[in-house]
Amino acid sequence: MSDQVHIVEVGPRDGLQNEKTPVTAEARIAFIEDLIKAGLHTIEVGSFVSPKAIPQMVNSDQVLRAVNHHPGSEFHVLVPNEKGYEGAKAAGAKVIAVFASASEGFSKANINCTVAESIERFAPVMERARADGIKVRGYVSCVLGCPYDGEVKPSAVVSVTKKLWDLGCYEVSLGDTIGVGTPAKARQLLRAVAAEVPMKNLGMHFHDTYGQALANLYAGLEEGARVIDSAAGGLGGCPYAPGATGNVATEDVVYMLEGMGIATGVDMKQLVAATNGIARLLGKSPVSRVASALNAKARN
Ligand SMILES: CC(C)(COP(=O)([O-])OP(=O)([O-])OC[C@H]1O[C@@H](n2cnc3c(N)ncnc32)[C@H](O)[C@@H]1OP(=O)([O-])[O-])[C@@H](O)C(=O)NCCC(=O)NCCSC(=O)C[C@@](C)(O)CC(=O)[O-]
Repeated sequence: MSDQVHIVEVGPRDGLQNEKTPVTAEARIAFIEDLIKAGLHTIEVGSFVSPKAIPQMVNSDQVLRAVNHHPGSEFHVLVPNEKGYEGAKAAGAKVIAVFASASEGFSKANINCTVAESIERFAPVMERARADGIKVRGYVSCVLGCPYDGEVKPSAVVSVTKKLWDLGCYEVSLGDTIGVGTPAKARQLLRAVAAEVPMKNLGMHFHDTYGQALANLYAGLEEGARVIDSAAGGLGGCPYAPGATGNVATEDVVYMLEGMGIATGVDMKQLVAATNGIARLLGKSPVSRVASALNAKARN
């Protein structure tokens, strides 16, 4: 395996949205600038959602405006409905992400509507984005299990992914929101979805709750998937996904890819510095194994 993999860094959004410690817009901007310095150029920086649902993302307009000038970088923001679209567009968004679920329980908890209603909500957003020249990425959550409904059938994931693709998403990221997947299941799922949506347009967004995320990614890479979502330091989680821990850590993904001969263009030293900066602010150690190993080495 020696071809290119595209990393979508989700730390400043998914990584911070569920943190108890308030993170100011200035601190989130500094974190993003550090990630850019490390060589990450596709970064999810915020969301235009209800501030009651996700208070941490309240300054996303300020954050997006501050970082948007960086040439050669692409910044994504989450948008659940037309109100969010208007906010994102006003702040200068060039790429937005709509987010659906493969399970009804999570859809209801997360965005207060059924899966079918969410697709209906996204249709006018997609239409407006197309007219405004704004690219739209899609997410499907709970692809390998749901905290409310339990098991999720691959056919449900295929159906929602296909709907987002048919609506015009350029890429759909498959979220193992609660990190329950194992490699065989991840592989089976990707095969099923790739029968309807090209593999090159599928992202792998795997949380690491059960320590399976890297193994699941490796299985996905073997199947031909080439887009990986990850968060610096292994930050992440969603208040509507109880018990779930963070995303797979970007450091761990970069270390694995480089070890496989896949160049990432990421400077590990700078990346660990970015992770250490945000970890200090949050008052906790990074869960990334690579960051922990390199920090321990630097201390000795
Ligand atoms: C979708 C809604 C808004 C529905 O929430 P709702 O209560 O049904 O919305 P509503 O239309 O009835 O409006 C209620 C209030 O929210 C306001 N409102 C309505 N829309 C917006 C908006 N866009 N921005 C700001 N405010 C908004 C609206 O103006 C109103 O304000 P009020 O009159 O009460 O003062 C809400 O449930 C919500 O914001 N949910 C977002 C939840 C979220 O962000 N979750 C985390 C991201 S998803 C995730 O992490 C998974 C992922 C993507 O990483 C992949 C994976 O791991 O699986």
